[in-house]
Amino acid sequence: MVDQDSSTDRLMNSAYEAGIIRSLEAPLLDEGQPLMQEAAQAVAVNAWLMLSQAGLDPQNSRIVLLAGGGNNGGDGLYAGARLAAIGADVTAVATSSDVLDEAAQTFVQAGGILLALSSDADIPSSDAPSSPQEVAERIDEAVELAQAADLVIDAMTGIGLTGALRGIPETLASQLSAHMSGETEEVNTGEGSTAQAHNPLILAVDIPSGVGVDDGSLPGPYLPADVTVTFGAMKPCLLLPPAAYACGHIVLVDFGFDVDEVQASVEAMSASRCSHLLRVPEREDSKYTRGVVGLVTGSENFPGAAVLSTRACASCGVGMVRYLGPERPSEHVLAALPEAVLGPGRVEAWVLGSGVAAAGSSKQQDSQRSTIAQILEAHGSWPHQGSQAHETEDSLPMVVDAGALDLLPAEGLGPKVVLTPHAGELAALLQDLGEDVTASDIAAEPVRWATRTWELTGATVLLKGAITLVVGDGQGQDPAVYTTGFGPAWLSTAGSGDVLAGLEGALLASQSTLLADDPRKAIQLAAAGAYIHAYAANLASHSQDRAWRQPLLFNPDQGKDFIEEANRAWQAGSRSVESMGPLGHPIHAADIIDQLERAQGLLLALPFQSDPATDEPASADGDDDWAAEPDEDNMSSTESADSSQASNEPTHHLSPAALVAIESLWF
Ligand SMILES: NC(=O)C1=CN([C@@H]2O[C@H](COP(=O)(O)OP(=O)(O)OC[C@H]3O[C@@H](n4cnc5c(N)ncnc54)[C@H](O)[C@@H]3O)[C@@H](O)[C@H]2O)[C@@H](O)CC1
Ligand SMILES: Nc1ncnc2c1ncn2[C@@H]1O[C@H](COP(=O)(O)OP(=O)(O)O)[C@@H](O)[C@H]1O
Ligand SMILES: [K+]
Repeated sequence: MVDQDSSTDRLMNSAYEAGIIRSLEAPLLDEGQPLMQEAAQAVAVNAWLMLSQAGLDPQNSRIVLLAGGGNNGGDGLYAGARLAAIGADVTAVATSSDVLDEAAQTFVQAGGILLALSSDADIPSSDAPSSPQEVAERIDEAVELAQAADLVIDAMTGIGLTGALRGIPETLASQLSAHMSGETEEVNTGEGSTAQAHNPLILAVDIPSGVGVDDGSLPGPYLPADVTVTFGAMKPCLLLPPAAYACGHIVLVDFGFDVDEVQASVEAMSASRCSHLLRVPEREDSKYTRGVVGLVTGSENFPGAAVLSTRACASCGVGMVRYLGPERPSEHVLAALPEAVLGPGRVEAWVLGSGVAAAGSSKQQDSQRSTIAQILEAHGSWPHQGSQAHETEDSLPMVVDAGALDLLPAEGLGPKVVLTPHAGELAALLQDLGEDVTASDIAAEPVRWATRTWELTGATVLLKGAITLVVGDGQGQDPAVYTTGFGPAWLSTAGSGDVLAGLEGALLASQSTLLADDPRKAIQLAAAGAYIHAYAANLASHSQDRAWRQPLLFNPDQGKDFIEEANRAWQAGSRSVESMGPLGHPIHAADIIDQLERAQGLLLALPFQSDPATDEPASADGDDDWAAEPDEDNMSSTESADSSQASNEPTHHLSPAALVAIESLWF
């Protein structure tokens, strides 16, 4: 289970709120570890790599550093000093009235130029602007400089940010991001990638300035990054949508934080976490002990949803699939899945509502809703007298989707009830529960609203999106939050949610014993379901596009290994950092089902792919590798992962001279 995480896995996939990050830093600072210098070194190395990979010569490139008044600005100035010292042309724009004195002195001594923007600035080697007009002129000058730069290093605010950006940082972020999104439109409508060269690359120091650090919201202007170099541990905004979409590729600088005893506030589902959640049948198992899923999905109006949900369910390791529905969908189910059993009987978990129209819908009311209502009322036990009811005091695990969501009883739900709405369905549910919220409010603050739903219902809430969120019971009073963004955008296709519901039901049924022991495991199983769904879509679409990627771990001792890794990772499926990896091809919902079994096989093979005795991040790193090579049918050894790496090997832009220069940054 997730508790068996290696410490590397935990570091890469667990995010901690700003206050916790500070408490993790404190003992290291007390011991005299030079964290700011380590941060600056990592920023400088990654800046150098970004420029090199974009085909630019870092020593002849123009870098603009946006430096705020806190430690984030300090990191940036020391990084700027390192880059200036090896010949880059670095201008630092001071975005607040003061900057860390020593960092600024070091920067100027290394040959950097400092430009003060604030009228009350007290900045070494730079006069404050003397009039409001001069302030405006300098802001314009800074924006122009940044727009024309090869690389902008955003060190305005880090985890010390409170609320939306204000003042000069707000102006810079809004002007620069507007400029960049304008350019992007041009690229989309025009030919090829030449127009992209006009946009500077953006490296965010610790976090993109302006994003909600602890809740992943975007409370105001922010500067979206190509690469975010973050320090010590992941912060929630690096995992949670919508902020996570603004972070680009994440590089996590390992300071050696001791996170073993610390509670994360957000966790990303990973391949290795997922592989531990799959139940493998044992000798003494029978089809009944492996779990029976009952599905009340599809309807006269949407018979296809019945087929998709039952087929997906049957592909995910259950003993039996039982379908309940009217004649037309039942016939389709049997035709597509001869092993399905029709009609009521004993089940270990339910899937309710996919492809069933909700009450307000213009579609004719369907009979499935009364079946669902009865099951929900009976907490999942089949309520008809004389049926082979599987009586239990406790409610059965169930997936409540689409047209079943508005039938939920107002109370009495527990973590084994997994709701699977998209933003529109969640808005309708929350409105029924008395909240004044729209689908776009939910898209803007998904974790807030998924958490609210958990508070109001007690259920586990899986909110679908490019990054899917799962919120449910945690260890104490606080909820546990999991994210999965492993899928390509091709996954957003009709019926894809029906596939997810079926596979979620299979995981709940096959792990019903585990859930009986600890219902809180439902949240991990739900997140694992979303991961498998996304992974199958990767395999089906041959795509390297991902809504979210695990961070690249930066360890100062790694040297050239890190260069290799960054070159490979930043080219794979990147929508930024110059080049774009293979996007694959469109898929439809049944294609996802066709890859579900293989996806699970690859996950189950994972523990055998690296030496379990070591703490190597191989399993976690491997996530993308084996998905990147879906044509390779040899899944039994690490060979396929290795060959996929070789085939993705980017052309190197690093000349021998550049390698010498980067070594001087490193050591
Ligand atoms: N604490 C440590 O030991 C380490 C911290 N590091 C860096 O330190 C950062 C945290 O430093 P600080 O606590 O100084 O905080 P920050 O530097 O993140 O932010 C404080 C600055 O942002 C400004 N600010 C805050 N909210 C604002 C808003 N809404 N609009 C405009 N400006 C705003 C403040 O006026 C101040 O100038 C981390 O993110 C990381 O980059 C690294 O150096 C590694 C070690
Ligand atoms: N932009 C996206 N990138 C990747 N996955 C997405 C994106 N948008 C939606 N998804 C995923 O696609 C699926 C769509 O489900 P849903 O909206 O229920 O579709 P349907 O009702 O047609 O089955 C969900 O699993 C969701 O997480
Ligand atoms: K920043």
